[in-house]
Amino acid sequence: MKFPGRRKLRHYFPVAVDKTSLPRLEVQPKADTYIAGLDETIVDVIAEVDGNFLERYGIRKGLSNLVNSEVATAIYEELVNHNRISDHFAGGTIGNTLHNYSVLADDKSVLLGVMSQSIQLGSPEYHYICHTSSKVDMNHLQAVPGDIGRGITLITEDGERTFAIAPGEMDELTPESISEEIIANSAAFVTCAYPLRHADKPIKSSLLKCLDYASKHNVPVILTLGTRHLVEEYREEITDIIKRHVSVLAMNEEEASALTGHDNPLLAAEKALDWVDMVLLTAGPEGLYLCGYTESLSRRETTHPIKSGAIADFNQWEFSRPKRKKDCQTPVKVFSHIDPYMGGPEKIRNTNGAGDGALSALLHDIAANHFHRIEVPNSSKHHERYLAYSSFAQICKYANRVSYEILSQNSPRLSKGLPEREDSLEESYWDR
Ligand SMILES: Nc1ncnc2c1ncn2[C@@H]1O[C@H](COP(=O)(O)OP(=O)(O)OP(=O)(O)O)[C@@H](O)[C@H]1O
Ligand SMILES: O=c1[nH]cnc2c1ncn2[C@@H]1O[C@H](CO)[C@@H](O)[C@H]1O
Repeated sequence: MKFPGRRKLRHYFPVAVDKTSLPRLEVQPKADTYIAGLDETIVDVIAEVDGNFLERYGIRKGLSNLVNSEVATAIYEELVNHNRISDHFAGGTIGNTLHNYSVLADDKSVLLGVMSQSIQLGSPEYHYICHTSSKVDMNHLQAVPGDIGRGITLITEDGERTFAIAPGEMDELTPESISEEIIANSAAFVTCAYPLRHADKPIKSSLLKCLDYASKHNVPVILTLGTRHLVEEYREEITDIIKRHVSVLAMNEEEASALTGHDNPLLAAEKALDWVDMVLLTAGPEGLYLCGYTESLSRRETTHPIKSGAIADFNQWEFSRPKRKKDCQTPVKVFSHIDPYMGGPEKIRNTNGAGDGALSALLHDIAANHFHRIEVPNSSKHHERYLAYSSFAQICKYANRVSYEILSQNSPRLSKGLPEREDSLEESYWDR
């Protein structure tokens, strides 16, 4: 486990202890720190199109649209005939998040989903496996006879991405493939709302089973909402799942508005805090918000300039560490916000996965806390039970930095961790 960000030495973090046995790639639930995630396994097929292309196929811009196999074939053929396909990337919102987590933390994660039982060289499934970190344990994937999902990723002139998803057999994951031991020992369980739109498929009951296991074993559940129209369509069901199981909710402004009825991100986050312990709300060029709870007695005041919006002085306590509401005697709400790192990259190559990137940084901080609590239980960092290792403000910086990295590249997955020395960062960016 790498440390989440560069720090002064006064923070003891046992990362360099030699292991007595050879490392094993397969997760050992009782010995390893890892996060687990359930996803619809998808390969992103990238193509540049104009707005008219989307209209012709009735595809809603900026959203994830499900298409049947005839429409998928027609789109695919047109793209091939006009030489529009530029790349294949491993995708899936949780697949991306787990991969990025494993790259950032230099540690293990477990992917739950399906994979084709026979894979041909150069096929989309082959791309998926090749472009997934070796630290993502894929031994728990369930084999299926057919294809995994194809996410035709249509990039328009403005850099916006729109998905046409051809599901293949991505939703055939059965509850029997879910291991209680894997969920029970994970530092966090992360999933998305997408499987809810496949009520007639086994993946939905598999997802609910994972949520039950996580709740039973007090493992924090992190849910990312996926896309706005999914939230609009399944709002009641999603809200019910959030209230019953979710600890950390990740969403962008549009999804937040569809869920809570508030367009204002602070008000949307405040509303969601009635249901969950923490909210990560990404707001594109407006940066991101991280909101949650801390203990009133141990809250810490920010030294950053005070910000006001729909909530006055909202970032006053952003130097506090996040706690689950149930672990606070007197919970107080904390709000933190950060503008895009360096104002955003000079050229945004592709916005695909920027939000997933921010979430993987947050997951790294949560898992680092879990790891540190096990390795150094007497540390003053654990006198109280916290959800994450760093303060709200610090996690914002980290999440923001990772999003920037994703925006400056084509793929939603990091090819390497953040630079060890951040020359362009003021030192205070990391060591506060
Ligand atoms: N146009 C932009 N300029 C500067 N920074 C941006 C821009 N768009 C996104 N970002 C950065 O990336 C983060 C995440 O972006 P965004 O809100 O678009 O995520 P998202 O819609 O959840 O993305 P995805 O679903 O593709 O993962 C933002 O919080 C911000 O830091
Ligand atoms: O229906 C879906 N299920 C799972 N993942 C999806 C779906 N639609 C889009 N993405 C994934 O979201 C990532 C960017 O956030 C993309 O990589 C894409 O594969």
